Amino acid sequence: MTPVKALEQHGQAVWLDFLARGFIANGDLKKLIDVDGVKGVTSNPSIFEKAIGSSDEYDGAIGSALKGGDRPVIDLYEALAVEDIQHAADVLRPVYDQYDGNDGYVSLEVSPYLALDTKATIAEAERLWKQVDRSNLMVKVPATPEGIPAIKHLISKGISVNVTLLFAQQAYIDVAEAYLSGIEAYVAGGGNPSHIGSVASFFVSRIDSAVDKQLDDKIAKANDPTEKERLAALKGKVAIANAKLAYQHYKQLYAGPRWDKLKAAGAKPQRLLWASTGTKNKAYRDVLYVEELIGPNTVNTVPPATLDAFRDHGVPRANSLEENLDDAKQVLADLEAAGISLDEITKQLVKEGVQLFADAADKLLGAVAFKRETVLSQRIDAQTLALGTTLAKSVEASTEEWRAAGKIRRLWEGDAAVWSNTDEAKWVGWLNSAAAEKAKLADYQDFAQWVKAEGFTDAVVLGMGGSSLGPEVLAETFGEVSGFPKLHVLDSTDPAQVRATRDAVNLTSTLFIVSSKSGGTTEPNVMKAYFFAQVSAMLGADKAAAHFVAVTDPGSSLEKLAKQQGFARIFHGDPTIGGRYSVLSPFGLVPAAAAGIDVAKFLDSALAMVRSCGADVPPQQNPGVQLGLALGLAGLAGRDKVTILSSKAVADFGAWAEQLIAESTGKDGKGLIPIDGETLGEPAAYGNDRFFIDLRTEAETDAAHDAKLQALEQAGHPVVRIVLKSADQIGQEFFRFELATAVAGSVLGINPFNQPDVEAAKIKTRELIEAFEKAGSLPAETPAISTAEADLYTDDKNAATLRKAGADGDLASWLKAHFARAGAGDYVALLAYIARNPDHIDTLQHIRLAVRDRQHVATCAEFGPRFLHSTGQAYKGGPDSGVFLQITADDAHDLAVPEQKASFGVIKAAQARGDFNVLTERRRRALRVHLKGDLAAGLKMLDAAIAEAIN
Ligand SMILES: O=P(O)(O)OC[C@H]1O[C@](O)(CO)[C@@H](O)[C@@H]1O
Ligand SMILES: O=C[C@H](O)[C@H](O)COP(=O)(O)O
Repeated sequence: MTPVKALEQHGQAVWLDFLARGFIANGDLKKLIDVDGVKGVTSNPSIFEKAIGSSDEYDGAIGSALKGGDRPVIDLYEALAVEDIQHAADVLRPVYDQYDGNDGYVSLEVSPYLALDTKATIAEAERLWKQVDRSNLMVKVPATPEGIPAIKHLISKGISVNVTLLFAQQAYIDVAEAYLSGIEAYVAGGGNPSHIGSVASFFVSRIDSAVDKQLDDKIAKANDPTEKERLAALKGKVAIANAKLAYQHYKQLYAGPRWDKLKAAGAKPQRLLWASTGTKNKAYRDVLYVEELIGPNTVNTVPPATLDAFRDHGVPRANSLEENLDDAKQVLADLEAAGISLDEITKQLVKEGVQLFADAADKLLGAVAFKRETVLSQRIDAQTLALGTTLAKSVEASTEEWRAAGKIRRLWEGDAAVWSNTDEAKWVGWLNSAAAEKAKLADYQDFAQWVKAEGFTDAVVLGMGGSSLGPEVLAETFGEVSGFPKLHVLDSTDPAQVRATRDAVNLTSTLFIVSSKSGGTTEPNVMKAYFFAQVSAMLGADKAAAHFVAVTDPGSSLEKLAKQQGFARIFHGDPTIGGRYSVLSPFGLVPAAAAGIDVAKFLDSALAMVRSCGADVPPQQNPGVQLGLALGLAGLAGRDKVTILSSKAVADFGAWAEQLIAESTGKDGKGLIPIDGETLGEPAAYGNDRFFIDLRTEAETDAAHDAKLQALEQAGHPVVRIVLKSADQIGQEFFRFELATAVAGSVLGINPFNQPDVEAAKIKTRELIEAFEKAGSLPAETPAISTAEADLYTDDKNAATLRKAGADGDLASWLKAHFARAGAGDYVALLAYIARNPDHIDTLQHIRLAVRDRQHVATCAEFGPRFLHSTGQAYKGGPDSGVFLQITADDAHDLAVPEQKASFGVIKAAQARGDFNVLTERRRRALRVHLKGDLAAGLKMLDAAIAEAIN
């Protein structure tokens, strides 16, 4: 008989503190049962980390699991763990039967992330109990203050529990009380408790490690040799003394009338299990925590090395647990007298224990996440970060801070403290929207079939910001799908642009998708009024409604109107999702379905990134967190111009990302300024305020572009490269950027879900329109100068500053003084309230690139009112580094809005003025040039004047 097996005769069961797939499969566990009389198995997150995370033993299983479809990282891990636990339970089942359910158990720990949450612990334990579905399972629950009520509850439901992370005698007494009252409740409910098994895992070696450390400190400080000796005599003694006294409590707790009653009802005592019995200090005997803790009705769970050592040279002593109890008490008294509080140490050990297991779980999930990404590499867009040493170091430090504080899980829970601790919790619906919409796939498919059957040739989205930019990316990226209408987007009040859209479609066969979350946004309402009237004029009012669908949040004024007018369909958005985070909700998916995009495929692809960025993927492996930390930290370090370079196949992505980044982060004088559409230049063109994100598809190789990017990286600019497997995977980028923006918002310390300064401009615009409705004209304004070609406007403060800097009677002098105000770290933004068409885009591009190359500042080229619902927030509320040139013009042909005085042209003018007023109110550097007469000629003149001004 081996010394291990001999422990049986002393009433002690030996369990194995270890588990691994191959170890069970190749019969090693069975051998230990047969040879050494091993009667149980315990696992914990560190054990699974070693088994799954630090070996390749499970790679095949992970690969096969993913063949059936992608799965969240936590599910992948749990499936493996549950299988291992089931296999071990099956090998131990004969022991369980032989000992009438007193032994033969295998333990699986609830997630350490839940250790401080009673309700979540209960739910998880119940779920695991069901999933493993073995009578000889014990669910491990920690003895934290929150864990103890969960233990009582679980026992009362007939679930076998292994209580872990027990260090203090008082905690043990509390746990025994939870067990006894749990059993009482179970019996009171008519249950027979004989099938309930439980152990209280009292940790040993960790106590000595902690106590010895404090003793060593005191020994080093003590001068008196006897004092040193007295302290040294306590080393390696406290843990055993503590365990011995706990055992005395056990004997009392499971004797007497209360226990006799339960015993008579069939209950088994909750045995003390000595855990953490591998010797950590090499100076001690390697079987110390086995030899000294032998006693009847106890369990010792040992790691394989300790088991081998005991088999080799362990010397069992009957009831060693009850030897020298007075000495044990004296050891604890001496410790107290030495000024070391065991109470404090054990409290600390519980906290550390939770953290250590959470650390192990992070490592484990990180490893599984990595394996998942490897298996799915063909389906997940790649991201590489080249950040330079300093930024990389701060990202690394923040990554660790995020990990240790569990911030990615808190973010997914919508914990407002991750951000500014205001109303963020109300705005995190986007995290789950792709999954939620997938459940509604049939609706989208049905809608797509209807659109097809109706034979629409065109579909036009009427919306702003989040309601238009996502659909625009989809239209541009996916192009036309045969059998479905061509998707257009209109997000303007510019009369020429509205007219251009009207002329681009066949009105009698066009589907209009009126999109507005709030339903109260001016632009979609007037655009809808216009097109509804147009279609009504051609088909009659009763038939027109059949060409309109609404996408809006429940209860909005748009919904009411759509109902009243009998729109063909009304789709509801989720009010917990803000506009710019809404593309993976009906605001993106309804236009997608209408355009014949395969919504199922699109969502599946997006969901792969949702999983990659999941709450269960630790920050280091989480691409959204990595991008977000890099963005946020770069921003704090002054690299706040997020320059987005998107290849041809995904060219429009930046227009969407721009809104997300600017409107989310640009507020309270902080934030990131997205720079979209600036052609890639030589390093000399850029200041050191840049952060580059390059997106392209795998098929689009461009050596010249890559070389330029490489040069930027070498010049010290952070460069993030994202390579999409194909443009179809654009859905992944929506989610990656959403998560990254939320993370960056946390780093910047702002609320990434509000847009306070946009609201301010809207109010000013509304006042101006009201004034127009009353007076028939907008309030008069006086130009700073007026020439035949243009008028210049600004507020008194800007005018005074510019005059001081040399602005006088001609346009060029004003422009010169104005652009000269843009220095290092600033950006120049052209805000043009004109039609967004290829010619105008070209002109603005020409101007911005000239400014960039001449002044080495970042530039933005934006069209109003579109940008008001996008980057406009950051321009007004973000860092005061913008130099703004607003461009307005006479409208050659205005367009009336049905049933109101203010025409499209008037609304646009009011919007420009409202925006300008807020800019100047915020003391921003802003100048407005109003072009007179022919617009093309005016723009040409402006281009030339700016060229002159900056040269
Ligand atoms: O969908 P809605 O409510 O019309 O809003 C459109 C856009 O306006 C904004 O609220 C800003 O003005 C954006 O955040 C939003 O995407
Ligand atoms: O139940 C077992 C415990 O989790 C294990 O014994 C802890 O041991 P350690 O202190 O060596 O990590």
